[in-house]
Amino acid sequence: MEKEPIRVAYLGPEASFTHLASDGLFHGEWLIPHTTIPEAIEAVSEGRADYAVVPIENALEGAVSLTVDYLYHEAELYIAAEILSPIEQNLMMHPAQAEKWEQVESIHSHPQALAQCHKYLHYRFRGVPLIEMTSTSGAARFVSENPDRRIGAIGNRFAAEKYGLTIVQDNIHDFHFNRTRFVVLTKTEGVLGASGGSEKPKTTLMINLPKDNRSGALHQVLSVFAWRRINLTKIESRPMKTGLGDYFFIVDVDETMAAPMMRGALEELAALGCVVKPLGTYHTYEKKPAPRVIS
Ligand SMILES: O=C(O)C(=O)Cc1ccccc1
Repeated sequence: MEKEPIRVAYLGPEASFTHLASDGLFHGEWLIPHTTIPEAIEAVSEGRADYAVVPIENALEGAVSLTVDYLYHEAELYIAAEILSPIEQNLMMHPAQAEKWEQVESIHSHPQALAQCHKYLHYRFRGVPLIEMTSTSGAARFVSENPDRRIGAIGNRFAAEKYGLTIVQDNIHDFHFNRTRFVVLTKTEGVLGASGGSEKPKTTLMINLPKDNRSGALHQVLSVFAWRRINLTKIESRPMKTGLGDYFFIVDVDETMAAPMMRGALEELAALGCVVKPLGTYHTYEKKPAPRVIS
């Protein structure tokens, strides 16, 4: 009997950066575009997809707060893998408008893409309205559907190809080292065992400090890991949305959940009065977009 394809919900439409990342890890599986990050995440929560791939952090712009907050407040999902992809941004227009690109009337893209090109846009297109869209490929599709408007989109070269646009300025992101982390989310905890991942998996935890606001609480949490020589690769705070000054912490730990040291660390965190939500142990996959047109 033929194997059922894996259903992968991603932030679309086709040729988004998330699509390229998903195609890198799940090539040949059933990739299902969704209009927004919450819609892709909900597809997994509601059993319409096995995995969701969504951006979670960019090297220039930091956290994709919609993803982080949705994981904390709304969804009961786990991270099964992460994908790291290089990001190149280009300004693209309809071929009918491309010659007059310097007189572009508005520029459309995902807020993270606009932010990654902030300096370029400030110096080259000061005063030109920047319009936020749900994704870079959504912006490219919108430009292609409006050939009589002198508007531009910012996105990757596959989106230019897919939607028949002309790249009028390439590599416009402000810093050379532009990479995005995407997470692969699932309903049940478990490491995605695909080949080509990092040798050592890591673990993400969401941590609430004790409610009594005692001084040095964060220091105590960090020392739980420090004296066990457990390496933290990231720590970030996000508002709890219950009042100014209330935060939760997202911590990436260079260890697996099953490691004996981790078990001890989690017990000590509980004894300190912290509430910990483990988001899973997973491998990292470094995926460059394939040098072909995606269909
Ligand atoms: O809009 C897209 O194409 C996305 O997949 C989100 C995004 C935007 C900017 C950089 C990386 C991912």
